Amino acid sequence: MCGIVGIVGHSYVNQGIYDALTVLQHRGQDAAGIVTCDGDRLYLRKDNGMVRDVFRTRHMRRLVGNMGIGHVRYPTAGSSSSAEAQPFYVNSPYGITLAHNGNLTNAEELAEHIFRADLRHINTTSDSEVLLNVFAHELQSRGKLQPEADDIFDAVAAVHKRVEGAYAVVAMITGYGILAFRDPHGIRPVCFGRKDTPQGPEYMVASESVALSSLGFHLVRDLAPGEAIYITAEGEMCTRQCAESPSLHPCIFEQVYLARPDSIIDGISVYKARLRMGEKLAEKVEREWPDHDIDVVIPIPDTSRTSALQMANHLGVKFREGFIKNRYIGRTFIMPGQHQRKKSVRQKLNPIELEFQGKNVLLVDDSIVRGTTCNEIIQMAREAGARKVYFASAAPAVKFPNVYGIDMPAARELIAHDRTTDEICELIGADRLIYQDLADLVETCREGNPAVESFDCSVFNGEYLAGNITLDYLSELEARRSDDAKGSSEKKQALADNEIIDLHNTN
Ligand SMILES: O=P(O)(O)OC[C@H]1O[C@H](OP(=O)(O)OP(=O)(O)O)[C@H](O)[C@@H]1O
Ligand SMILES: NC(=O)CC[C@H](N)C(=O)O
Ligand SMILES: [Mg+2]
Repeated sequence: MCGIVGIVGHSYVNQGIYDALTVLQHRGQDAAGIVTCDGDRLYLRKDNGMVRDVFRTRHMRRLVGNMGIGHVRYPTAGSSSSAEAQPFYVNSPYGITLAHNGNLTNAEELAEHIFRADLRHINTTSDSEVLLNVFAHELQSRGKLQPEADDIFDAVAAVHKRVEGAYAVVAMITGYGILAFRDPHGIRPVCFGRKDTPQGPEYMVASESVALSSLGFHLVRDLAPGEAIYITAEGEMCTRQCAESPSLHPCIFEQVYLARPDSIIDGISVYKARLRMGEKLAEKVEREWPDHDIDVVIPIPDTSRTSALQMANHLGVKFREGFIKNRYIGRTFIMPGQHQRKKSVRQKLNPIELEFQGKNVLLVDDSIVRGTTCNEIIQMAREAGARKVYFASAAPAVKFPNVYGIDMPAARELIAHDRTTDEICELIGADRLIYQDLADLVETCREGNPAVESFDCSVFNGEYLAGNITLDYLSELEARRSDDAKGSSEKKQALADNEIIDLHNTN
C-alpha cells in the first residue's frame, strides 16, 4: 500500500507533489520519489527515507515543470534498496515514468516474457519496473510518433490483459501528459480531483482523497476498476474504461487500517466506517458478554481511536487515552523487520499509569496481524497496574497472507493463522479477546456505499479474487519474502543500493 500522486498544473508542481506525499506518508515510509517534466526534460529525485528526509531544498529547486508524479513506498516485492524506490523510468517510447501501488501476482512470468519476447531489460526485482515495461511495450507497439489519448488507453487495455494482481498506477509520458489507471478488480484505491484557476483547470490524481482536499482540489470521483484517466500537459482531461469485465472489490483493509480516516474511498468515508466498526464490536460484547465488568475503554493509538471511541460510547463505558504516542515515530506495522517493529512499539507508546491502576481495561486496536503490538501493550497495561486486561480488535482475525500490496507474505508470521481465538488470547496474555465478525465488518463498510457489492477480504477469508493464487504461489512468496528470507538478503540489498540505473538522480 504505497501512496501515489500526479498533478498537471499551470505552475510548478514540485511543492504540491511534496505536500501530497507528506499527506500520504502513512502509506509508505521506506522510500519516496518525485519526477517532474519541463518541456521534454525530466527531473528526478528518489531515495530511501521519509519524504522530509529525501527532499532537501536543493532537490526541490531542481524539480521544475508544470506536471509530475510522486510515490511513497512500502515494499511488497523485490528489495527495499533505494534502486527500487519509485518512480521508475524507461526512455522508450517517449520517456515514461511510473509509480505503482499494489502487487503483481504474475511478475516473474511477465519479467521472463518481457526479456524473451519484448527484448526489454529489467534491472531490479521490483514488480513495478515490470509493469512499466509491459505498458511501455504496449504503447510502443501502437507505433505512433505522437500518442493520442486513444493510443494510451489501448495500451492500458493491453496491460490489463497481460498483468494480474492489484495495481493503482500513475504514469507520465514525457512532454505529453499524465495517465492513471486502476486494476480491473479495483483492489487498490485511486481517485482524481480538479481545481479551477484563472488559467484554467488543474488536475490531480492520488491514492486517497485526503491528498486532494489538503491541496485545495475537489474530489471528482474514484477511478472505476479497469478505468484510466489521461490529462494532457495542456490540461485536457479524458477517461475511458479499458477492461473487458471490470468489477469492484476494494481492499477492506484500507478501511480497517491503511487509509487515513479523513479519506473517502469508493464513496465510503473511512472515518464513518471505523465508527460503525466500533459500534458493531460493542454490540457483539453486549450480545456475548452482557455482564461484562469493563471499567474503561482505551485505544491503541493511532488508527484504532475512532472505533474505540464509538465502542465506549455504545457500551456506556468511560473512554480514556491510556497510551500516549510519540509523534515522531511512524507506523510500526509497515516497518521492514520484526526486530525494529517490536522495539518501536515500546518507543512509540507510553502508558499513563493512573488510567490502569486497579481497573479492568478493554484495549481496542483496529487489527491484530503479527501480534507484535498487542503482546507488548498488554504487558505494559499490566505493568501499569491494570487488574484485568481485555483486548478487542475492530477487524476479524488476520489468518491469510496478502498478495495485493500489503506486506504479509507468510501465514506462519500471522498470530491468528491456524489458531483459535482462545489460543491467541492465551498467547498474547489477555484475560479475554474479542474479534469483529467478518460479516459485520463488511456491513460497516457497505453501509457507506451499498453500491460496493463485494470487498477483497482475502486476509480474513483466504479468497483471492485476482490472479491465479495457488498453494505453490503462496509457499514461493513465503520463501522469498518472510522476515527470515528478507534478513538473509540484506547484504545483497546493500550492494544494490549503489546500483541505480535510471535517470540522473539529483544528489
Ligand atoms: O499485530 P501487529 O503486527 O502489531 O499489527 C497491528 C498493529 O499495527 C498497526 O499499528 P501501527 O503502529 O502500524 O500504526 P498506527 O499508529 O496507525 O496504529 C495497527 O494499527 C495495529 O496496531
Ligand atoms: N505497497 C505497495 O504498493 C508496493 C508497490 C510495489 N509492489 C513495490 O514493492 O514497490
Ligand atoms: Mg496501531
